Amino acid sequence: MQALLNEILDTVRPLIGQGKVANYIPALGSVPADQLGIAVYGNDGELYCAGDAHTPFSVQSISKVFSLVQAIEHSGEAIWERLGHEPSGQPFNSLVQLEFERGRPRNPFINAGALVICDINQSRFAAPALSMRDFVRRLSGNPQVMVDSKVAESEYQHRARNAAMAYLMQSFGNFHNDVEAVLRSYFSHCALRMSCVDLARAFCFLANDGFCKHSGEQILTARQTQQVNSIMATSGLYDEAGNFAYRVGLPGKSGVGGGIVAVVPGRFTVCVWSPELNPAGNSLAGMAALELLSQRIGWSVF
Ligand SMILES: NC(=O)CC[C@H](N)C(=O)O
Repeated sequence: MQALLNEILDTVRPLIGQGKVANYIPALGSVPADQLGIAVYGNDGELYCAGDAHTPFSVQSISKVFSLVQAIEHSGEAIWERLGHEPSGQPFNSLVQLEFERGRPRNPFINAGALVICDINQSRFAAPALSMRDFVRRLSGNPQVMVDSKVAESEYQHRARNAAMAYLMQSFGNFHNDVEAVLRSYFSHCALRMSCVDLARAFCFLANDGFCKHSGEQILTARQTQQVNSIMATSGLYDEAGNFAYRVGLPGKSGVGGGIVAVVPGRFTVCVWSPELNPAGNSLAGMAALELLSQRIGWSVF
């Protein structure tokens, strides 16, 4: 496995230069583009890494999985009264569908859906940003996981689109808390800094019927775990979920920080990171690395 990871990084490294680091959040635009890392974490606790696997980066939309899991933990099936679990076929920050569908987001992994999930969590937690930080510290087994306040503030200053979505949902009665407060929570989740190793460990319960071995917690039931994985498989990469299923064939979740996490149910979690994105907002070299890995090991669930 170790040799394979090194070989895969060498193969995809020439792709660096073909994508674009996200700069619509100014604080993200300054991240050096030539970084590349991968970590594979097995259900037995074995860890393989290569490249910049220990360097923390901005998790961005990968945090949408953690918020969803928190919401399922305390509210269960009731959350689906507020949003769906259908793929959107639209970019992650699209507004058009949201108006057509009367303020009910298609799924929890596009921004509108994640904002509704954050609104649900806001009603439940006294300090949602801290609850989230502590949750991911437990899941990753890393007490040093921090929120990058510069990134969170930069996102808040450039919140127009996300704010538009939230206020539109409020106008349809699908938003219950103060919009600005929920936006603050959402941006603080997105601005969590974690490495490939942290994320591979934090997602391992999704490969293990909902049980996180290193924290000793049953995070979700086996059935709920399958359901979260199914939403990742159909919506985790926005309007590129089909391409990801075709090329990689695993439940996955990406973020504009350049990270992608994939789950091999019953066996492994993988996280790759390369900051340059393709036009859909997914890591360009990261997709290629996961495709090679899945192909070489025969990991597709399909
Ligand atoms: N796709 C992403 O990673 C987007 C997250 C980003 N914080 C946003 O709200 O636009």
